[in-house]
Amino acid sequence: MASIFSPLTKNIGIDLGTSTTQVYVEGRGIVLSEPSVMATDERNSKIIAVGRAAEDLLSRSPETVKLHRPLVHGVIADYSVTRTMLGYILSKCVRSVQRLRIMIGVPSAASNVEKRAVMEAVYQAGAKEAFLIETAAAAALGVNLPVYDPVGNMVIDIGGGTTNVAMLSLGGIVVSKSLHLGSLDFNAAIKDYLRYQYDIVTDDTTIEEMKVTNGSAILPLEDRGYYFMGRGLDDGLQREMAIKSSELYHVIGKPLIKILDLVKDVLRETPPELAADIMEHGIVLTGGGAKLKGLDQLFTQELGVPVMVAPEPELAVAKGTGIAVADRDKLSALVEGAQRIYRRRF
Ligand SMILES: Nc1ncnc2c1ncn2[C@@H]1O[C@H](COP(=O)(O)OP(=O)(O)OP(=O)(O)O)[C@@H](O)[C@H]1O
Repeated sequence: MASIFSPLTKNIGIDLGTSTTQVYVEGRGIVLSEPSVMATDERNSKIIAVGRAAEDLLSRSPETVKLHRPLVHGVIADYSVTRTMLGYILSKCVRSVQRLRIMIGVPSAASNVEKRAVMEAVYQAGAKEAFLIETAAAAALGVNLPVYDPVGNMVIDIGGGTTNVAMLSLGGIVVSKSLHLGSLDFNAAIKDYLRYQYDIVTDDTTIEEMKVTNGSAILPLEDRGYYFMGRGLDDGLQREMAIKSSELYHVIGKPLIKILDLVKDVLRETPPELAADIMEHGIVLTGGGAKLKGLDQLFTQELGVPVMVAPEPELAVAKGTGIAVADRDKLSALVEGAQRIYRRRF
């Protein structure tokens, strides 16, 4: 359907993520990638920073700064923070928020209420037209899979708080599933392990760093130690300790099994002729969680299908939303549901 809006309307794609929000502007590419956080002053509730600046503030003046994370497991947990954060982010990306057409990714398991909350937040932030697309479908577009061809294309997107898996063919989704579990759950598992195994607590930044530098989805050949400072729960004193990569492998393995089960469920529901395409062409891993060391090897072993990590996997969804907003008429099978339910004219 032709748009009623001016040809000057700007096409924007947004990956509103649990950990990171990325914005794609047509003709410019990804223009913003910032942590999904907002900081307010505890004394007067005023917004003092958004994104990376908000995270940085917390380390400098923690007693007066309150951090808000608008999304939990890919779902809006605080509507007004989401709306404010989106408005702020958009104003950083474009000169005027007057004429924006926005495509935004949502997990396949998002309820109509959750989708409506996203759409409302996007409209409140200034959009004149807004559309939704399933996260995994956006990821497939973002890594240029031939989703229009009569072949099976499979994507696994592992974000901070959600995992989205989809099988696409002929411009539509054949099977898709999502789970409220992502790479931040690896951090939670590590935190629990340190507490129960060693009586040690440490900050979130340290846990993230140990996962990124020493975490692994497969048993590491070299069992390196990651040294960090933690506080003993028994005496409250700071001490240095090390966690081995083999320990991280075992700890991360527990939430990873749930992701593998989700992928197997999608494969079970996939028609045999499309499954044969997957055997030949493989599965693509996207999302920041795809960067976990050895993840492609683990999935290849466990699924018996070639699995590869996309280049710049954390950007796939944002790029895909940018492609989808420009090609929205051609992609009506992927964005149609959102249009039918939510499209509004101002
Ligand atoms: N090397 C790595 N190993 C494991 N996880 C990683 C690595 N690098 C980044 N990550 C994780 O990637 C996540 C961010 O990825 P991404 O931006 O795709 O998620 P998101 O869009 O914010 O979340 P969601 O889609 O679940 O709402 C963070 O939780 C981060 O810990």
